[in-house]
Amino acid sequence: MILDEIIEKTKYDLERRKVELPLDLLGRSLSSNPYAPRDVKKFLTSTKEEPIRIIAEVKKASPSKGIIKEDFDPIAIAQEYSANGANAISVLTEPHYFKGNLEYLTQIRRYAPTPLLRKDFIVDKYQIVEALVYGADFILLIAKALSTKELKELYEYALHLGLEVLFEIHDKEDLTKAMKCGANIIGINHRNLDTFEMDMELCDKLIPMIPNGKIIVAESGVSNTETIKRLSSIGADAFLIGEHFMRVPSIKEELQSFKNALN
Ligand SMILES: O=C(O)c1ccccc1NCC(=O)[C@H](O)[C@H](O)COP(=O)(O)O
Repeated sequence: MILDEIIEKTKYDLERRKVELPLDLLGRSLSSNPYAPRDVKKFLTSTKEEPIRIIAEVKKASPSKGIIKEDFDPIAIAQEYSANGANAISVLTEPHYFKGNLEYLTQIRRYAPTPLLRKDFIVDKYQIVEALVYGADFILLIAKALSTKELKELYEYALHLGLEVLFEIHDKEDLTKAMKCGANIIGINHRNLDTFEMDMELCDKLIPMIPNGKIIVAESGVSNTETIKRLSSIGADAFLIGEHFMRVPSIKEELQSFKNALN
């Protein structure tokens, strides 16, 4: 099971980082932290004026596809996203399977003004403090990877530090967990993280079960305006898109056409 494997590796790495820099020392750098988290909900809630919100992902590799982008320049990609209307940028920080890096958050925060998601496999408060120290505005919590108790603890800790949380779900059980935690931003991932199978109909099944007033993000496998129009019409506020942007000849053209899909 790939998700279990990633989580196991994440925990192993985490224990080593905690020995190198214990939480109290990591936390001390927060007093001089120049990166106050921004109001992510404002950026992701669709409005009449701006109905399509895009979270554009900086993604070099993935477990399902291997290396996606050889000539990978995270700052240049993030700047292009910012300049062309991305509402948030998802920065993969997991190093083994996604070839990500925590440092990308800080580098991008310096050069691009758009809010940043730390996209990783968060299982511990330590990673939430890291997210804040390195410049993220929100973090991902994957319902499938954690118990309701763990999710609730991590969710409350993130909010306490001023970070918002994108709660990722893939089925009804995950949604129940998210609701028990009081989640406000719900990401419906079309991809099954164990089998990599895509279910592009998943939003049709899950959105009707989500109470009004939540921000809904459609995640993975989005690559055309037809999908965006359809998912927007059934209630998706925002779209998390990675691989497609990494492969197109012009991020600018593609991002702008997605943002204008309803015009
Ligand atoms: O992308 C994968 O192969 C993957 C495998 C196992 C766990 C997570 C995985 N991806 C993380 C993501 O959620 C996506 O990077 C994100 O939703 C964007 O998806 P896409 O537009 O399909 O690149």
